[in-house]
Amino acid sequence: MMKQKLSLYFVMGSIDCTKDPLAVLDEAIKGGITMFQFREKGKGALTGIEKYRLAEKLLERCRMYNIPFIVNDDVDLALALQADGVHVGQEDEVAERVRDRIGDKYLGVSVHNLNEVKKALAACADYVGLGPIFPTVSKEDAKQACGLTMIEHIRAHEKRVPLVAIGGITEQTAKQVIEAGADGIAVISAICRAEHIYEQTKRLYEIVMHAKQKG
Ligand SMILES: Cc1ncsc1CCOP(=O)(O)O
Ligand SMILES: C=C1C=NC(C)=NC1=N
Repeated sequence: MMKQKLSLYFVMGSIDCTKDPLAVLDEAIKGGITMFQFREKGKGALTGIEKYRLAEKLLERCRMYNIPFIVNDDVDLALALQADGVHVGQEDEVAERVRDRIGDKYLGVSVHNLNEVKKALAACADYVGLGPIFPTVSKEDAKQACGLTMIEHIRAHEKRVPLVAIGGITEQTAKQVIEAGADGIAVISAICRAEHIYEQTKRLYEIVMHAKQKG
């Protein structure tokens, strides 16, 4: 279940979009995304009621198409919206505390190495987000890219952990990311910056699902 949901994980906020975020999400959903994360962060990101209103609209779309709606960092917003889960970084609220606050909603934790994966599992995370795999333009304070070998290393030690890879992943690299052992890819720009979002999402979906079948 979790591993299926992680297949094509669209992460987005208003500043990542070159047009109306709702239209972007609509096309991405039609293209086959399997999970969505509202990540309203960075220069020019919405705050307060505007952030809440946008989240509500995006959540409604995900509900319509039965796509899990995950909120990045903002646990209060996730609870207020009755979102399907939260995704927290290493710096954010300690994962254990978040788990207490959200009950059995999805809990995703960002990780960069095997040690952080073990800590996330100890905090009852449902999945880990490993990255950045490749250099990324979508996160200012991204750590050093860890490459495909980190996926292989973690998979060699933690066979079962639901793991989605993130960071600079494109249609050219998606297949290798799955073959390295990830259960899915999480992307911002590969979808947000596409000329034709529906077609690009569909291509990513087909590449990932084909690579997962061969796995
Ligand atoms: C949120 C996040 N965490 C690690 S890299 C990244 C940004 C991924 O964006 P892109 O898919 O455009 O490289
Ligand atoms: C940093 C992140 C890592 N992984 C995922 C899935 N989302 C994030 N925001």
